[in-house]
Amino acid sequence: MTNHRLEELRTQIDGLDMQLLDLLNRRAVIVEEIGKEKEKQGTIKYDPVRERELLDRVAANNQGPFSTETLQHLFKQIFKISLQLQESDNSEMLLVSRKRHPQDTIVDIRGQKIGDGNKYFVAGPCSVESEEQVRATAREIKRHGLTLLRGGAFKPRTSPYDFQGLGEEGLKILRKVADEFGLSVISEIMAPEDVEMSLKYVDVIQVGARNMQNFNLLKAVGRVKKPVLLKRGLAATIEEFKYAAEYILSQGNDQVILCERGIRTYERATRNTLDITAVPILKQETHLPVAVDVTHSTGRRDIMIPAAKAAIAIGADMVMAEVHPDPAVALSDSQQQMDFPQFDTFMDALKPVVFS
Ligand SMILES: O=C(O)C(=O)C[C@]1(C(=O)O)C=C[C@@H](O)C=C1
Repeated sequence: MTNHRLEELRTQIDGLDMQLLDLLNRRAVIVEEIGKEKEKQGTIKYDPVRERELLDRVAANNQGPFSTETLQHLFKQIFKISLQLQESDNSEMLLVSRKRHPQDTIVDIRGQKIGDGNKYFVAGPCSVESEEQVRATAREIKRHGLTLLRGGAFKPRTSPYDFQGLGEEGLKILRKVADEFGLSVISEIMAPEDVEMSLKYVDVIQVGARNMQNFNLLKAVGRVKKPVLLKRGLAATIEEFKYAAEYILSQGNDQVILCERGIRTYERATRNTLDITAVPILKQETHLPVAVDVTHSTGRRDIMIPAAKAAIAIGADMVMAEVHPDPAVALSDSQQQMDFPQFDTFMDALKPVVFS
């Protein structure tokens, strides 16, 4: 084949490619229209019967030289990307989406503005065990210039025989001690019927990992005017995590902090696997502040400092860690909470990173 002939044929291909490109995009515009129509009608986007009809039509009209199987494979790819187009349009419409709400949402916890570009720390015991225990911890938190005190009063434990928390009594202790030191209280609520009761004690309602898809609880915390710290489920994808937050926002409450706390993988060197890249993905795709729980994700005191530094470096707004006056006798998670000297080392290592 002469070079001239080759160029001539390639020119023909170039023209056809541009027509294909144009046809594919014109098809995509119609697909988007169909997607919006289905949205209005509340019908499911995926329509296998329609796809079968189209594939049969490809078979009936194919004159080669491509085989029918090859062309059907190609068309299946087109259906797949068409569906993705319809779905991504859908996700951009979510209330949590940055596409819909480009500015950062700032969650105001008694004047502490999470998401304003500064870094915040939340610390405290895994479980509230006594007033003395909470007071000793609160004193340490205050000494480090922090303002956010966490503590579990309702404990979602794997075993029903493990310590289940002090319940409302625990919340009372947290409030009393927090007021003595001018701190704010973050505590988990597990049942929708406890949300109302918790309002007089807590400044932030935590929805725990095991309840990330407790939709009634999500709706209940969405109906109140209280910031919510929503933890990622043990095996939740980022998409499922965003939809869980959407439940809260859809009820009117946009004061939501997303908390990455590690996901379950095959790796056993850490308690869970800290999905550090979830932080920038959540920051890009949503407008909500993002926290990282370095205690539950790692389950290891010896790597808490680098994990917290990584969280801050990658863009987290907040770091959460557990501290206990005497972890060895803690009623829950005794292996992973820091004692006070360890907490000093932790804060001393992080202050220069955060406040420089
Ligand atoms: O016809 C539809 O209902 C569409 O949504 C379009 C389309 C396509 O690309 O042809 C896309 C996805 C469906 O599963 C079926 C067909």
